[in-house]
Amino acid sequence: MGEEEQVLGPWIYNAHKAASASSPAACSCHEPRNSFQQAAFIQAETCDTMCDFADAEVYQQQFDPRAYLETFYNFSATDLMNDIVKFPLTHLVKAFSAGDVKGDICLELGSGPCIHYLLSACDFFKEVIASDCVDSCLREIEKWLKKEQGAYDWNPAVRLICELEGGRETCDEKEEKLRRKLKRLLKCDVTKRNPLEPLVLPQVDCVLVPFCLQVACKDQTAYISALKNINTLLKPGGHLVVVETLNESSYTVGQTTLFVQNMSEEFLRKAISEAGFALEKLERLQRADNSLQNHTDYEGTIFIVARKLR
Ligand SMILES: C[S@@+](CC[C@H](N)C(=O)[O-])C[C@H]1O[C@@H](n2cnc3c(N)ncnc32)[C@H](O)[C@@H]1O
Repeated sequence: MGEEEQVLGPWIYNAHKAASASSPAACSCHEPRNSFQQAAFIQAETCDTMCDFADAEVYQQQFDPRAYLETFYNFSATDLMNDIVKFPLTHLVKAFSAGDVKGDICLELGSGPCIHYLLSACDFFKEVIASDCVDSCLREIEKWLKKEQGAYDWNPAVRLICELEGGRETCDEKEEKLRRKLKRLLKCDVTKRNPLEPLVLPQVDCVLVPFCLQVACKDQTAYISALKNINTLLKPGGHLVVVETLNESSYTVGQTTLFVQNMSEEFLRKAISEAGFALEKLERLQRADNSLQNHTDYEGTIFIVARKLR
Protein backbone atom coordinates (compact mmCIF):
# COMPACT_ATOMS: atom_id res chain seq x y z
CA MET A 1 0.00 0.00 0.00
CA GLY A 2 1.42 3.42 -0.98
CA GLU A 3 1.77 6.29 1.51
CA GLU A 4 -1.16 8.13 -0.14
CA GLU A 5 -3.51 5.15 0.16
CA GLN A 6 -2.56 4.58 3.78
CA VAL A 7 -3.82 8.03 4.68
CA LEU A 8 -6.76 8.07 2.30
CA GLY A 9 -8.25 4.58 2.59
CA PRO A 10 -11.81 3.74 1.44
CA TRP A 11 -13.38 4.21 4.89
CA ILE A 12 -11.74 7.58 5.17
CA TYR A 13 -13.21 11.00 4.70
CA ASN A 14 -14.71 12.20 1.46
CA ALA A 15 -12.76 15.32 0.58
CA HIS A 16 -15.08 16.12 -2.33
CA LYS A 17 -18.10 16.19 -0.02
CA ALA A 18 -16.18 18.36 2.45
CA ALA A 19 -15.41 20.93 -0.22
CA SER A 20 -19.06 21.18 -1.25
CA ALA A 21 -20.48 21.40 2.30
CA SER A 22 -22.75 24.38 2.81
CA SER A 23 -21.47 27.39 4.73
CA PRO A 24 -22.12 27.69 8.47
CA ALA A 25 -25.51 28.94 9.60
CA ALA A 26 -26.39 30.57 12.90
CA CYS A 27 -28.57 28.90 15.51
CA SER A 28 -29.81 29.82 18.96
CA CYS A 29 -28.26 29.20 22.40
CA HIS A 30 -29.39 28.30 25.90
CA GLU A 31 -30.83 30.42 28.66
CA PRO A 32 -27.89 31.83 30.66
CA ARG A 33 -26.96 29.96 33.87
CA ASN A 34 -23.72 31.77 34.74
CA SER A 35 -21.85 34.97 33.90
CA PHE A 36 -20.08 33.41 30.89
CA GLN A 37 -23.44 32.21 29.56
CA GLN A 38 -24.99 35.63 30.23
CA ALA A 39 -22.31 37.22 28.02
CA ALA A 40 -22.91 34.69 25.25
CA PHE A 41 -26.68 35.13 25.52
CA ILE A 42 -26.50 38.89 25.20
CA GLN A 43 -24.24 38.60 22.19
CA ALA A 44 -26.55 36.18 20.36
CA GLU A 45 -29.39 38.63 19.76
CA THR A 46 -31.61 36.24 17.80
CA CYS A 47 -31.70 33.54 20.49
CA ASP A 48 -35.05 32.77 22.03
CA THR A 49 -35.03 28.97 22.32
CA MET A 50 -32.60 26.28 23.39
CA CYS A 51 -29.68 25.69 21.02
CA ASP A 52 -30.54 22.71 18.83
CA PHE A 53 -28.50 19.58 19.26
CA ALA A 54 -26.20 19.05 16.27
CA ASP A 55 -25.72 15.45 15.16
CA ALA A 56 -22.82 14.18 13.03
CA GLU A 57 -24.60 15.17 9.81
CA VAL A 58 -25.15 18.74 11.01
CA TYR A 59 -21.49 18.94 12.02
CA GLN A 60 -20.49 17.73 8.57
CA GLN A 61 -22.54 20.56 7.03
CA GLN A 62 -21.88 23.38 9.48
CA PHE A 63 -18.61 22.95 11.38
CA ASP A 64 -15.86 25.22 10.11
CA PRO A 65 -12.50 23.75 11.22
CA ARG A 66 -10.47 26.79 10.27
CA ALA A 67 -12.72 29.14 12.28
CA TYR A 68 -12.51 26.64 15.17
CA LEU A 69 -8.70 26.66 15.08
CA GLU A 70 -8.45 30.41 14.77
CA THR A 71 -10.76 30.94 17.74
CA PHE A 72 -9.84 28.16 20.15
CA TYR A 73 -6.22 27.49 19.13
CA ASN A 74 -5.06 31.06 18.80
CA PHE A 75 -1.78 30.44 20.57
CA SER A 76 -1.02 34.11 21.10
CA ALA A 77 -3.94 34.32 23.56
CA THR A 78 -2.01 32.99 26.55
CA ASP A 79 -4.96 32.60 28.95
CA LEU A 80 -6.71 30.40 26.48
CA MET A 81 -3.62 28.26 26.01
CA ASN A 82 -3.70 27.54 29.72
CA ASP A 83 -7.30 26.29 29.99
CA ILE A 84 -7.80 24.56 26.69
CA VAL A 85 -4.30 23.40 25.75
CA LYS A 86 -1.82 23.45 28.63
CA PHE A 87 -4.07 21.92 31.29
CA PRO A 88 -5.06 18.77 29.36
CA LEU A 89 -1.61 18.34 27.81
CA THR A 90 0.13 18.61 31.19
CA HIS A 91 -2.00 15.79 32.57
CA LEU A 92 -1.76 13.74 29.40
CA VAL A 93 2.04 13.94 29.43
CA LYS A 94 2.00 12.91 33.11
CA ALA A 95 -0.31 9.97 32.36
CA PHE A 96 1.89 8.74 29.50
CA SER A 97 5.12 9.32 31.45
CA ALA A 98 3.82 7.24 34.37
CA GLY A 99 4.37 4.26 32.05
CA ASP A 100 1.07 2.38 32.06
CA VAL A 101 -0.65 4.05 29.12
CA LYS A 102 1.11 2.61 26.08
CA GLY A 103 0.80 -0.10 23.44
CA ASP A 104 0.27 -0.72 19.74
CA ILE A 105 -2.53 1.67 18.75
CA CYS A 106 -3.84 4.92 20.18
CA LEU A 107 -7.11 6.10 18.58
CA GLU A 108 -8.39 9.63 18.95
CA LEU A 109 -12.14 10.18 18.45
CA GLY A 110 -13.51 13.62 17.58
CA SER A 111 -10.03 14.95 16.81
CA GLY A 112 -11.47 17.92 14.98
CA PRO A 113 -8.70 19.64 13.01
CA CYS A 114 -6.24 19.08 15.91
CA ILE A 115 -3.08 17.05 16.37
CA HIS A 116 -1.75 18.09 19.78
CA TYR A 117 -3.00 15.09 21.76
CA LEU A 118 -1.51 12.72 19.20
CA LEU A 119 1.78 14.64 19.31
CA SER A 120 1.92 13.73 22.95
CA ALA A 121 0.78 10.11 22.37
CA CYS A 122 3.12 9.24 19.53
CA ASP A 123 6.07 8.33 21.79
CA PHE A 124 4.06 5.62 23.51
CA PHE A 125 2.33 3.81 20.64
CA LYS A 126 3.42 2.14 17.40
CA GLU A 127 0.54 3.81 15.54
CA VAL A 128 -1.75 6.71 16.30
CA ILE A 129 -5.05 7.36 14.48
CA ALA A 130 -7.09 10.56 14.18
CA SER A 131 -10.83 10.48 13.50
CA ASP A 132 -13.81 12.81 13.23
CA CYS A 133 -17.28 12.95 11.69
CA VAL A 134 -16.36 16.05 9.65
CA ASP A 135 -14.42 15.57 6.41
CA SER A 136 -12.98 19.07 6.43
CA CYS A 137 -11.48 18.52 9.91
CA LEU A 138 -9.60 15.48 8.63
CA ARG A 139 -8.56 17.46 5.59
CA GLU A 140 -6.97 20.09 7.91
CA ILE A 141 -4.95 17.35 9.58
CA GLU A 142 -4.01 15.95 6.19
CA LYS A 143 -2.68 19.38 5.17
CA TRP A 144 -0.41 19.37 8.21
CA LEU A 145 0.67 15.77 7.57
CA LYS A 146 1.65 16.56 4.00
CA LYS A 147 3.16 19.97 4.87
CA GLU A 148 0.80 21.64 2.41
CA GLN A 149 0.62 25.37 2.00
CA GLY A 150 -1.86 26.86 4.47
CA ALA A 151 -1.51 24.00 6.96
CA TYR A 152 -2.16 25.12 10.53
CA ASP A 153 0.94 26.03 12.50
CA TRP A 154 1.07 23.74 15.53
CA ASN A 155 4.56 24.82 16.53
CA PRO A 156 3.52 26.54 19.81
CA ALA A 157 1.78 23.33 20.93
CA VAL A 158 4.75 21.20 19.81
CA ARG A 159 7.10 23.43 21.84
CA LEU A 160 4.85 23.15 24.87
CA ILE A 161 4.71 19.34 24.64
CA CYS A 162 8.48 19.05 24.20
CA GLU A 163 8.93 21.30 27.24
CA LEU A 164 6.44 19.29 29.33
CA GLU A 165 8.26 16.10 28.33
CA GLY A 166 11.56 17.50 29.59
CA GLY A 167 13.08 18.42 26.24
CA ARG A 168 14.07 14.87 25.25
CA GLU A 169 13.62 15.71 21.55
CA THR A 170 13.47 18.77 19.33
CA CYS A 171 10.24 20.17 17.90
CA ASP A 172 11.21 18.99 14.42
CA GLU A 173 11.89 15.47 15.67
CA LYS A 174 8.53 15.41 17.46
CA GLU A 175 6.59 16.60 14.39
CA GLU A 176 8.35 14.10 12.12
CA LYS A 177 7.65 11.27 14.55
CA LEU A 178 3.95 12.08 14.46
CA ARG A 179 4.00 12.26 10.66
CA ARG A 180 5.46 8.72 10.61
CA LYS A 181 3.03 7.29 13.14
CA LEU A 182 -0.19 8.99 12.03
CA LYS A 183 -1.06 6.82 9.06
CA ARG A 184 -4.85 6.84 9.17
CA LEU A 185 -7.45 9.62 9.23
CA LEU A 186 -10.82 7.94 9.76
CA LYS A 187 -14.45 8.95 9.68
CA CYS A 188 -16.18 8.26 12.99
CA ASP A 189 -19.47 8.80 14.73
CA VAL A 190 -19.33 8.14 18.45
CA THR A 191 -23.09 7.65 18.60
CA LYS A 192 -22.85 4.49 16.45
CA ARG A 193 -22.43 1.08 18.09
CA ASN A 194 -19.21 0.78 16.08
CA PRO A 195 -18.05 4.42 15.91
CA LEU A 196 -15.73 3.60 12.99
CA GLU A 197 -18.27 1.73 10.85
CA PRO A 198 -17.94 0.29 8.28
CA LEU A 199 -14.33 -0.24 9.39
CA VAL A 200 -13.76 -2.89 12.03
CA LEU A 201 -10.52 -2.06 13.78
CA PRO A 202 -8.71 -4.54 16.04
CA GLN A 203 -9.22 -3.44 19.66
CA VAL A 204 -6.84 -0.61 20.55
CA ASP A 205 -4.75 0.12 23.66
CA CYS A 206 -5.93 3.65 24.21
CA VAL A 207 -8.78 5.92 23.13
CA LEU A 208 -8.51 9.70 23.49
CA VAL A 209 -11.74 11.66 23.26
CA PRO A 210 -11.14 15.34 23.96
CA PHE A 211 -13.98 17.90 24.01
CA CYS A 212 -16.14 15.67 21.81
CA LEU A 213 -18.69 13.54 23.68
CA GLN A 214 -20.37 16.53 25.32
CA VAL A 215 -21.10 18.03 21.90
CA ALA A 216 -21.89 14.72 20.17
CA CYS A 217 -24.42 13.39 22.71
CA LYS A 218 -27.78 15.04 23.16
CA ASP A 219 -28.44 13.89 26.75
CA GLN A 220 -26.99 11.85 29.59
CA THR A 221 -28.38 8.56 28.29
CA ALA A 222 -26.75 9.17 24.89
CA TYR A 223 -23.47 10.11 26.62
CA ILE A 224 -23.32 6.83 28.57
CA SER A 225 -24.28 4.94 25.44
CA ALA A 226 -21.42 6.61 23.49
CA LEU A 227 -18.98 5.62 26.25
CA LYS A 228 -20.24 2.03 25.92
CA ASN A 229 -19.63 2.23 22.15
CA ILE A 230 -16.08 3.40 22.82
CA ASN A 231 -15.62 0.59 25.32
CA THR A 232 -16.04 -1.93 22.47
CA LEU A 233 -13.09 -0.35 20.62
CA LEU A 234 -10.68 -0.93 23.52
CA LYS A 235 -8.76 -4.00 24.61
CA PRO A 236 -9.65 -5.20 28.11
CA GLY A 237 -7.43 -3.16 30.45
CA GLY A 238 -7.02 -0.48 27.75
CA HIS A 239 -7.10 3.20 28.67
CA LEU A 240 -9.67 5.86 27.99
CA VAL A 241 -8.77 9.56 28.22
CA VAL A 242 -11.71 11.97 28.31
CA VAL A 243 -11.44 15.75 28.39
CA GLU A 244 -14.58 17.88 28.77
CA THR A 245 -15.59 21.34 29.87
CA LEU A 246 -17.77 21.82 32.93
CA ASN A 247 -21.18 23.47 32.87
CA GLU A 248 -20.99 24.68 29.28
CA SER A 249 -24.15 25.16 27.23
CA SER A 250 -22.88 26.22 23.79
CA TYR A 251 -19.84 27.32 21.81
CA THR A 252 -19.57 29.50 18.75
CA VAL A 253 -17.48 28.66 15.72
CA GLY A 254 -17.57 31.35 13.04
CA GLN A 255 -21.27 32.26 12.79
CA THR A 256 -22.51 28.93 14.16
CA THR A 257 -23.48 28.41 17.79
CA LEU A 258 -23.41 24.75 18.71
CA PHE A 259 -25.01 22.74 21.51
CA VAL A 260 -22.94 21.46 24.42
CA GLN A 261 -24.36 19.07 26.98
CA ASN A 262 -23.88 20.34 30.51
CA MET A 263 -21.26 18.21 32.30
CA SER A 264 -20.64 17.86 36.03
CA GLU A 265 -17.92 15.89 37.79
CA GLU A 266 -20.59 13.84 39.52
CA PHE A 267 -22.24 12.81 36.24
CA LEU A 268 -18.90 12.00 34.59
CA ARG A 269 -17.89 9.72 37.47
CA LYS A 270 -21.21 7.89 37.18
CA ALA A 271 -21.05 7.66 33.36
CA ILE A 272 -17.50 6.26 33.35
CA SER A 273 -18.46 3.59 35.84
CA GLU A 274 -21.76 2.66 34.13
CA ALA A 275 -19.96 2.25 30.81
CA GLY A 276 -17.58 -0.38 32.25
CA PHE A 277 -14.49 1.65 33.15
CA ALA A 278 -12.55 2.12 36.38
CA LEU A 279 -11.62 5.73 37.05
CA GLU A 280 -7.85 6.12 37.51
CA LYS A 281 -7.30 9.86 37.47
CA LEU A 282 -9.49 12.96 37.54
CA GLU A 283 -8.18 16.52 37.44
CA ARG A 284 -10.15 19.73 37.14
CA LEU A 285 -9.34 23.35 36.47
CA GLN A 286 -11.55 26.34 37.19
CA ARG A 287 -11.90 28.72 34.24
CA ALA A 288 -9.49 31.63 34.61
CA ASP A 289 -9.72 33.42 31.28
CA ASN A 290 -12.33 35.93 30.21
CA SER A 291 -11.05 36.26 26.69
CA LEU A 292 -13.56 34.03 24.91
CA GLN A 293 -16.78 35.03 26.64
CA ASN A 294 -18.52 35.59 23.34
CA HIS A 295 -17.59 32.13 22.09
CA THR A 296 -17.95 29.76 25.02
CA ASP A 297 -19.55 29.78 28.46
CA TYR A 298 -17.69 26.89 30.13
CA GLU A 299 -16.86 27.21 33.83
CA GLY A 300 -13.97 24.76 34.02
CA THR A 301 -12.15 21.87 32.39
CA ILE A 302 -11.97 18.24 33.50
CA PHE A 303 -9.39 15.60 32.54
CA ILE A 304 -10.08 11.91 33.15
CA VAL A 305 -8.09 8.71 32.69
CA ALA A 306 -10.05 5.47 33.08
CA ARG A 307 -9.35 1.83 32.36
CA LYS A 308 -11.62 -0.68 30.64
CA LEU A 309 -12.51 -3.38 33.14
CA ARG A 310 -11.20 -6.82 32.22
C1 LIG B 1 -15.29 20.94 20.30
S1 LIG B 1 -14.64 20.08 18.93
C2 LIG B 1 -13.20 19.29 19.68
C3 LIG B 1 -12.09 19.08 18.70
C4 LIG B 1 -10.78 18.61 19.30
N1 LIG B 1 -10.90 17.28 19.85
C5 LIG B 1 -10.26 19.54 20.36
O1 LIG B 1 -9.88 19.07 21.43
O2 LIG B 1 -10.19 20.74 20.13
C6 LIG B 1 -15.76 18.74 18.80
C7 LIG B 1 -15.43 17.78 17.68
O3 LIG B 1 -16.30 16.66 17.80
C8 LIG B 1 -16.70 16.28 16.50
N2 LIG B 1 -17.98 15.56 16.59
C9 LIG B 1 -19.23 16.07 16.77
N3 LIG B 1 -20.15 15.09 16.76
C10 LIG B 1 -19.47 13.93 16.58
C11 LIG B 1 -19.87 12.58 16.47
N4 LIG B 1 -21.17 12.20 16.56
N5 LIG B 1 -18.91 11.64 16.29
C12 LIG B 1 -17.61 12.00 16.20
N6 LIG B 1 -17.16 13.27 16.28
C13 LIG B 1 -18.09 14.23 16.48
C14 LIG B 1 -16.81 17.59 15.76
O4 LIG B 1 -16.75 17.42 14.37
C15 LIG B 1 -15.63 18.37 16.30
O5 LIG B 1 -14.49 18.18 15.52
